[in-house]
Amino acid sequence: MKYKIAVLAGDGIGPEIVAQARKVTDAIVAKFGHELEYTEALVGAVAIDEVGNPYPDETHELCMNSDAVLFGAIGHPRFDNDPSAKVRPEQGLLAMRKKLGLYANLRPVNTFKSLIHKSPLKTELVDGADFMCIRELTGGIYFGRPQGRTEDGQTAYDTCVYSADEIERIVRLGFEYAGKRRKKLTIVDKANVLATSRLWREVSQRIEPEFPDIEVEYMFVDNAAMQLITWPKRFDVMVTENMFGDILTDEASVISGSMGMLPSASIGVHTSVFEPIHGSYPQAAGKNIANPCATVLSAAMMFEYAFGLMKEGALIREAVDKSLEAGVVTEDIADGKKAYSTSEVGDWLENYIQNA
Ligand SMILES: NC(=O)c1ccc[n+]([C@@H]2O[C@H](COP(=O)([O-])OP(=O)(O)OC[C@H]3O[C@@H](n4cnc5c(N)ncnc54)[C@H](O)[C@@H]3O)[C@@H](O)[C@H]2O)c1
Ligand SMILES: CC(C)[C@H](C(=O)O)[C@@H](O)C(=O)O
Ligand SMILES: [Mg+2]
Repeated sequence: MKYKIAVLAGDGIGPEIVAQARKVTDAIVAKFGHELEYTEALVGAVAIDEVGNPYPDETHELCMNSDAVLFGAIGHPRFDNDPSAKVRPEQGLLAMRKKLGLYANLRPVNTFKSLIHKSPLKTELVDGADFMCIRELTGGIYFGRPQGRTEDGQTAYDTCVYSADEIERIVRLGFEYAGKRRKKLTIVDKANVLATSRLWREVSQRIEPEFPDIEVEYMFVDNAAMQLITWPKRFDVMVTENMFGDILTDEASVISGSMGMLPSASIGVHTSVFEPIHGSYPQAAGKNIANPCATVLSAAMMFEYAFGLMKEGALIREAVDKSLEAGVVTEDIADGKKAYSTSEVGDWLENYIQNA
């Protein structure tokens, strides 16, 4: 089969980590006899610099006409440090998610045997932790309007909005995923304070009887933030709104051992996007030191979720596991031992797949 992939490398470490994922995907298709057609397009700060728009129309057209999108990261300190900038790289990412209808962001969190000692959490707490965070991605405070400032500029406001339909489709997905896993669903909200969260609970409780074999629990987000690192193994599938999911999954990366290890798949109405959960890590840009595994594992999710090619995805995961076992790792997880460069890790993974 031939698959069309839009490649949106973006800013900072984006191009370096996407290059490693491409080595890996090329090795996979060569081995299994598929064909990939990559087309690169602009997104983020580089797109602002080149065409003045962080998600240009041509990029959107390309994504719409692709079987999957492989995404690096966006963001640049020159915008992070200038709150007055009107056009911002992050708007490109949000526009892409909205226009492609990517309402569900699947962020699997698990441990890797060779990295368990890397987590600042106790080994017995993290060993065996394995859950899926399903983050709502096109609603909530990220997209609610009005957003802005009063005329005198001295007061600012954001609006959190969720409709019952938006809540239902993501919560249903949560129930369905829990059904395929250990049958436990944790719905995370702040229903003791927020009206949107109370609607989440109401809608979730209405759906609950349709899934009698799923054990459901409701948890306030502040409690969830604490439970996540004190007892991560209690979670199977977690479903939550946009901003809570963003924050909780960065926190969850300490379970795996590094931000550079957590992949994601954004799925929904049109095509799907595969992207690491981390950002453009500007301090590492151009230094060939960033961990490419989150992006490589996102490519594994692409084979599985977008193309239904499970063996291909599994071989990528195996390659990553073996590289960790062999100690061919970047500095974030090297633990004082020899650190390999981003491209050396990519080469090692490519070679492993070629010889598997
Ligand atoms: N999806 C995205 O494109 C995305 C996600 C988050 C942040 N951002 C943007 O990225 C920029 C930087 O934001 P930030 O510093 O808060 O978040 P970040 O995720 O870029 O980096 C935070 C920290 O995580 C670690 N880290 C991240 N990626 C890593 C990797 N591949 N290998 C090793 N360590 C890694 C580093 O210690 C880094 O200092 C901002 O402009 C932000 O808006 C973009
Ligand atoms: C860059 C930012 C808009 C983005 C988000 O908050 O969704 C990022 O943190 C992520 O997790 O993909
Ligand atoms: Mg984030």
